[in-house]
Amino acid sequence: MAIVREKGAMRQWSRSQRQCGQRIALVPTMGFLHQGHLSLVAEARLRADKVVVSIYVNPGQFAPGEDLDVYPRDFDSDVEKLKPLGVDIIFNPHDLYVRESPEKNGESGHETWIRVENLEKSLCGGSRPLFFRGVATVVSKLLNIVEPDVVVFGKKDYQQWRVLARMVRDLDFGVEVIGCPLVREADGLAMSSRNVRLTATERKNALAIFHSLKRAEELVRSGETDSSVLIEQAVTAISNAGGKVDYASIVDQETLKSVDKITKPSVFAIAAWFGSVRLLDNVELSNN
Ligand SMILES: Nc1ncnc2c1ncn2[C@@H]1O[C@H](COP(=O)(O)OP(=O)(O)OP(=O)(O)O)[C@@H](O)[C@H]1O
Ligand SMILES: CC(C)(CO)[C@@H](O)C(=O)[O-]
Ligand code: BAL
Repeated sequence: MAIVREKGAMRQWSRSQRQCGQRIALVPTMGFLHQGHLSLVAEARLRADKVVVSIYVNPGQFAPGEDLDVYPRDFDSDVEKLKPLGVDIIFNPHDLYVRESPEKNGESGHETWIRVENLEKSLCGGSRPLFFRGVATVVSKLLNIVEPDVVVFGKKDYQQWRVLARMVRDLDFGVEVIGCPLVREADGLAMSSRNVRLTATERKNALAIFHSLKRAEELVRSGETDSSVLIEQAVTAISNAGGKVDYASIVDQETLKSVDKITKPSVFAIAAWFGSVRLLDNVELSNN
């Protein structure tokens, strides 16, 4: 397993592999790896001959005042976790943007951004209006540098996966986009790098998100189709546990538009704050 820090070297490696007929998978991450990330690597391994994992905390997707500075990082431990998994390259770029701070447009700096105009608006786009602009742009850069045949994302960040799949389709990137199942802790909390920033009490209280999604699944199974009933029970449960709901929405799986009645494949997506940590979770719902 090699660590590549320069985009020129990364591109050169990829091109030489492709010339030898090797199929390449890319798993983009921001590091501080957990089993959720490792499940994406396992999927990538099945789908390609060579696996590249990128580790890059992208300043361009954090707004001023968000948690860029305190985002958890532990590169050495990430390397140890990836070693036994058959990863070929860790791409940890130091020169991804022309300037150090892509969020600051400048004459000689970075000023090109990708928008996925409709899909980026709902859910996380409500409270993080420039988030998907940053994500779509950095993922485009990674795809252009690594030139993978397949790129793997997790459905924990459900909207992100849909936004990026749309971008790849609309802009004719020659890459297959895979969405992998959400991986949970033993007690049900969605795995997330940010979980480490929860206090013990917040960590316990945050389970209200998972429990309310499970409850919604049960209600749908027993015949409930009214979104507002499911949303209300979730908001109440999370608020009672001390959480602050950013959004709790039931949306169409493809368009991410709100659905009043669960009559087609939908996803119940929640973002909620526990202390200073914003957590995401979701379940796919279907009344069949
Ligand atoms: N629990 C999980 N199950 C499946 N995939 C996951 C999980 N957590 C993260 N991923 C996926 O890993 C990739 C990299 O995500 P990222 O590095 O931001 O980790 P993260 O745990 O989502 O961190 P955070 O949400 O705290 O930023 C994304 O495609 C994301 O959806
Ligand atoms: C896709 C991604 C690596 C882009 O920075 C990030 O948003 C993430 O880790 O989910
Ligand atoms: N996985 C989501 C990345 C972010 O919140 O910036």
